[in-house]
Amino acid sequence: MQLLVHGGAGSDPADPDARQAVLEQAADAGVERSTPVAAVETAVTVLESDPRFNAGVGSAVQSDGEIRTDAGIMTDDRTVGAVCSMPGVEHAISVARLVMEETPHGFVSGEHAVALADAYGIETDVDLWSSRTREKWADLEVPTGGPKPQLEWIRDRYGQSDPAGSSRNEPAGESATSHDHDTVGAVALDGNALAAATSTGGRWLALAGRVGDVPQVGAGFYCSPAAAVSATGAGEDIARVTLSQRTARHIERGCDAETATTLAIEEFAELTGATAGVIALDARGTLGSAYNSAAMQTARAVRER
Ligand SMILES: NC(=O)C[C@H](N)C(=O)O
Repeated sequence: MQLLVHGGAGSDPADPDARQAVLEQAADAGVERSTPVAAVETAVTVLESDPRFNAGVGSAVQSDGEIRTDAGIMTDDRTVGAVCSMPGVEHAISVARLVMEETPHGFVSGEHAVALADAYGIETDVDLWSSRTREKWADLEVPTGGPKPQLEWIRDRYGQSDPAGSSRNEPAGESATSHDHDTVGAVALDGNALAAATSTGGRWLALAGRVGDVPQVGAGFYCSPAAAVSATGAGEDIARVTLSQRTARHIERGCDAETATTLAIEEFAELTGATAGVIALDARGTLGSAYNSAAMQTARAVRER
């Protein structure tokens, strides 16, 4: 089994060593599992439980003061499961897997996804706030009163910076943008079987109900017989260029994973002017990762059988 995980594309993190240690733990936990789909799920659940990352506990807060989680998972036979907008769900990736394996659907949203999780014994009603997110939310002073005043407030702020806070125009301020980039993902290969998974709390300064790239197949995650891919970064931009599928396509056309990720990020940057990162593992076992943000941490684990 070979597994590669990422902890989000963005600015240079304040605590890279501590984050790297958690990424290594996630990779080590995942690689012990017996199938690629279990491997990516396990690795992602470790990261969802760590408040340093913007997934599960420690996720971004939406404009109405609610945290909602999204995730997607896929295997090389193009079986897919995705979930979005789930309050109180730490392990969004496990709910995505549940959708993939237990329902005839590919994507379930909101309160119904939470009810499904609950019905299958996945913990709900979890407190997803961390001390960091509490402080940050307290500093923001988002207006109450529903979507219109909130939209007015976020319109000038959202998208002014990349998910990390390095500005495209004017930075929205450190408190508004830092730690916005810590979406997590994993790709795994065992023999010929591949799987990909991505999980997030979305982005700060987003309107309540906003859903980014992460649970959209081909955008935040993708898997084909040729490659498994997980993406991170500016979600609206990732979705409109289907970054993960684009990366897999380069591999399907003969590129190795390193060339494919580099090409896909170059195209992404040219088409959108935004920042993102992507990791890939191809069916031959070659790895690739590329990003045009300041940083993206990854960790790899291999276990011979
Ligand atoms: N930090 C991220 O990667 C955010 C995620 N791509 C989203 O837009 O929801």
